[in-house]
Amino acid sequence: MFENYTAIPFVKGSAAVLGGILFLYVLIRGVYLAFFHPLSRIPGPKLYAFTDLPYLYYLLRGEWPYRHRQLHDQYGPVVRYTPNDVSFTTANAWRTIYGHRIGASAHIAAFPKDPKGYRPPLTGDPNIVLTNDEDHRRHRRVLAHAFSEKALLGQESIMRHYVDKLISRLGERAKLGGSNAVVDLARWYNFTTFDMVGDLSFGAQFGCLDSGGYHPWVATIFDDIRLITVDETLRRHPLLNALVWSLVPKRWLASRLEHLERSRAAAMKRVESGSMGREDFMSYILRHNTDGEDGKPSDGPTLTPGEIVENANILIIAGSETTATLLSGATFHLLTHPDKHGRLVREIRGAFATEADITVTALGQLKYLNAVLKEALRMYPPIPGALPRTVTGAGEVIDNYWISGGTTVGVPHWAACQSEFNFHNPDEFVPERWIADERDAAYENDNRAVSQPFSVGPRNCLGKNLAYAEMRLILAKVLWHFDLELLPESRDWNKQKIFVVWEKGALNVKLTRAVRG
Ligand code: HEM
Repeated sequence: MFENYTAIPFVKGSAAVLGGILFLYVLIRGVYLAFFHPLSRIPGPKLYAFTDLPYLYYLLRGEWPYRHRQLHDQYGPVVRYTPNDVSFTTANAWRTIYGHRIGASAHIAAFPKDPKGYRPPLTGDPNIVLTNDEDHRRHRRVLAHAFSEKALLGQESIMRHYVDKLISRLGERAKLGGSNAVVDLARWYNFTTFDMVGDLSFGAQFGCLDSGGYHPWVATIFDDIRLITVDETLRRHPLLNALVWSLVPKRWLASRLEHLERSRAAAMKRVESGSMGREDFMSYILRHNTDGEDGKPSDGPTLTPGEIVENANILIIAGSETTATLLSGATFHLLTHPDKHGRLVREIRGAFATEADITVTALGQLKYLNAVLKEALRMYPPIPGALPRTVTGAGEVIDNYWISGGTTVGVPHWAACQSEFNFHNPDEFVPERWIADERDAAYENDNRAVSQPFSVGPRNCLGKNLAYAEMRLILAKVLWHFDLELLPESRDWNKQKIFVVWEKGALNVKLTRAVRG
């Protein structure tokens, strides 16, 4: 007992010494990082070069893209925002970081995805987004068949089925009138794109539009997305594991596993039923997996059953929240700019004699509709942050700065598109800036190549054409059928938190059936 008492001052003293050593280590390391590290000449606040804690603070609060924009506004197009992360807001950086690069004598691979920013697949089987570059080529070649021009034409009937259902459900609400004609359009867009992509990926029926609510499976996806920022924090600071997980709602973790199980079951069921003569994603994937003689695996690249499950899982997430987000943003900006809204309505209602004439191909020709979508992608990109990549080899010059090998680099899409260095009146919704023969001279020098919402290079969005087709069809049909009015409670709708994707609140809109002359 006495021995224990005499040990206390010694233990206290040792703890103080250890604490002191740790403090000195952190201080010396921080000073080195901020003032002597190879990246120390890159603009940015010294505190952010000292430690990544300010970045993680804003990230976990859902405010990082806003802070990131402020830093670029203050320091210019190149900013070091943690000891090892540098971001760029130029068109040249998009090409250097994400594009195919041609070296002096040979092709150089694009920078690989940074493992800090991407969590490994839960099943252990790789998917197209998370796999390494070599396997990625195989995944992309198999999946590309499902996104070809031919496939898109075949998928139009599935798309139209869900868009018609959306219009019919909204029509029921409009008919009721009064407060019943007020709907949260952000939710209805989500119902539509989830139903659509669930059917296209698995032949699964989520039934969101029928029930007017989220299928439990879809609800798990939102929880899963919410975990992405937590995951990143832990990959940066594994020692915080126990603390952070104790703060995270247990429901989020359960949801992740549930989502995985549901995807696995649905994908396997769909695989077992074969090509089925349907024109969904899976029919293309399966056809090209077994197009050898007698139904044997093809000589070309193929995917394992585990990889098919993982990819179906990814397609649901990549292909639903993104398009619904953009449609919500476009609708919000149109309804807060009545002149732009009016012009688009006139274009759509004037272009077609009957609803049956509204096809994906015809919509591709509508000048103002396409300018509205581009401007909405600039103002409210579904993936607002930077997609992180790692600089390979000894390093690389990007935008005249030497960036050493191992540094994480990226272009934060929203910050780049809201920058006065790139766009005149960056906070203003001006679709005309995308129309060459209509824009004011002041917009002539806009750096339009900086807006790359689908990314560029070998790992850019595979679903871009499908996304445009969906977005044009849904927005055009909604505006063809209904007059829309934004309710006062949604006037600040775009002031949202961002946890990798925007945390969309209710976009309350009053619907009235359009009267055609
Ligand atoms: C407005 C809608 C969309 C936007 C803004 C968007 C954006 C993106 C971006 C930025 C990436 C690159 C991700 C990275 O580098 O990690 C990506 C990848 C991808 N997207 Fe989209 N996306 C949209 C819609 C869709 C749709 C509808 C689908 C399919 C149903 C889809 C399927 C994919 C796939 C498969 C990849 C991975 C491509 C690869 O790694 O080779 N996306 N998307």
